Amino acid sequence: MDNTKTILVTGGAGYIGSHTVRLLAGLDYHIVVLDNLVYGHKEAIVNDSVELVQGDIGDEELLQELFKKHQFSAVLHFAAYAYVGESVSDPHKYYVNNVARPLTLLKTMVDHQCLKFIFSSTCATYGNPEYVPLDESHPQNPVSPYGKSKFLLEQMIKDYETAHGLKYVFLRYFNASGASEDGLIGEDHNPETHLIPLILDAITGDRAAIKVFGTDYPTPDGTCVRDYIHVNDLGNAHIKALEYLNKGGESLACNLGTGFGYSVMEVIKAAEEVTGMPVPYELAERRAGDATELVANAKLALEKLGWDPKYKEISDIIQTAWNWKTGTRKGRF
Ligand SMILES: NC(=O)c1ccc[n+]([C@@H]2O[C@H](COP(=O)([O-])OP(=O)(O)OC[C@H]3O[C@@H](n4cnc5c(N)ncnc54)[C@H](O)[C@@H]3O)[C@@H](O)[C@H]2O)c1
Ligand SMILES: O=c1ccn([C@@H]2O[C@H](COP(=O)(O)OP(=O)(O)O[C@H]3O[C@H](CO)[C@@H](O)[C@H](O)[C@H]3O)[C@@H](O)[C@H]2O)c(=O)[nH]1
Repeated sequence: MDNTKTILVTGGAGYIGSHTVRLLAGLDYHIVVLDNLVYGHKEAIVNDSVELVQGDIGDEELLQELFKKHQFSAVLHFAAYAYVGESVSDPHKYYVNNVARPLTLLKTMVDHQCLKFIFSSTCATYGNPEYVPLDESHPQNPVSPYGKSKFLLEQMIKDYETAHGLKYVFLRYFNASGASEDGLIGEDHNPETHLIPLILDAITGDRAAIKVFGTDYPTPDGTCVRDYIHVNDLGNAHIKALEYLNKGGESLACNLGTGFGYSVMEVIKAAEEVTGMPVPYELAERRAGDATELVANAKLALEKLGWDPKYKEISDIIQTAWNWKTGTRKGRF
């Protein structure tokens, strides 16, 4: 096998990781997933060729064993905790898991001369936008401990480049959403905090009415605007980033979004159109820490990686989430 095709995927049993793993497995990559299954699901890994190792990225002994056994050419690092609100009340949990534990992973990579790293970063590293759409040169002033944890790891990774020649791509996702088109895998977080799955749960009666957090934002309809990016478009960006590093590309940070913003009310309306059913919702107070508008300028990803997202319409993204919600697993692993 081509020696650039053996890769380690941390957090590969999670939402975005599992979709990426499925895409990579379809391209004949040899994939080892390392996931402690604290939030992930083993059933989310649907390709028999993928090896799932249940374990922690901070377990040095396990990592040494894995890197001795496999000649990894690159690591895709999805493993992290990602609840913004929880990070405010329990910052320790976030700094340990998202900053400290990855250092064991980075050290093991350097020990074994595996020097390509693709990191799941976030638009939350920018903090409150000074302008939109956000490009990569927007100042990074993260507000939440979650955003800070991702920003800190970005800074540390840069030092591994200087010292050890590690090459990286930071992929700063905007709002991951949707599911596989065939409805086989999708988003199943527990607890779920993301808008689209909550809306679909409210439609089917699996949850109470959705709360619209804040109606007095300076946007056309008063609700927050986000850039929803399909999970398989994120997965494809990882494949492009891998190919870019394999071709000797320089380290890079790039945004992943569609460049289109949709308000909370627009997402609700689109979900009603896709499903043909009403969304029970109530207007509520603002949620602490929400920025008014987060929309990506993702031109750099097109220019450097040749990445152009397929899903640009929110209704197409919601349709895939609805396929998952109404498919064989009914939206749950
Ligand atoms: N979902 C989004 O909108 C979004 C946006 C920006 C960035 N991100 C980032 O993308 C990545 C994936 O997000 P997701 O929504 O798929 O989250 P997820 O919780 O579904 O997936 C993360 C996976 O990592 C695993 N994990 C966590 N800590 C681990 C550890 N110490 N060792 C081994 N495994 C561990 C979990 O069990 C889970 O399977 C995260 O790094 C997140 O911060 C997500
Ligand atoms: O019950 C709900 C849930 C959400 N919202 C609103 O919907 C929008 C989207 O919220 P959510 O789906 O929770 O995503 P974000 O808070 O934008 O954060 C996500 O997207 C960020 C990047 O934008 C990532 O960094 C985070 O990890 C990820 O949780 C926001 O305006 C929320 O206020 C509601 O009105 N009601």
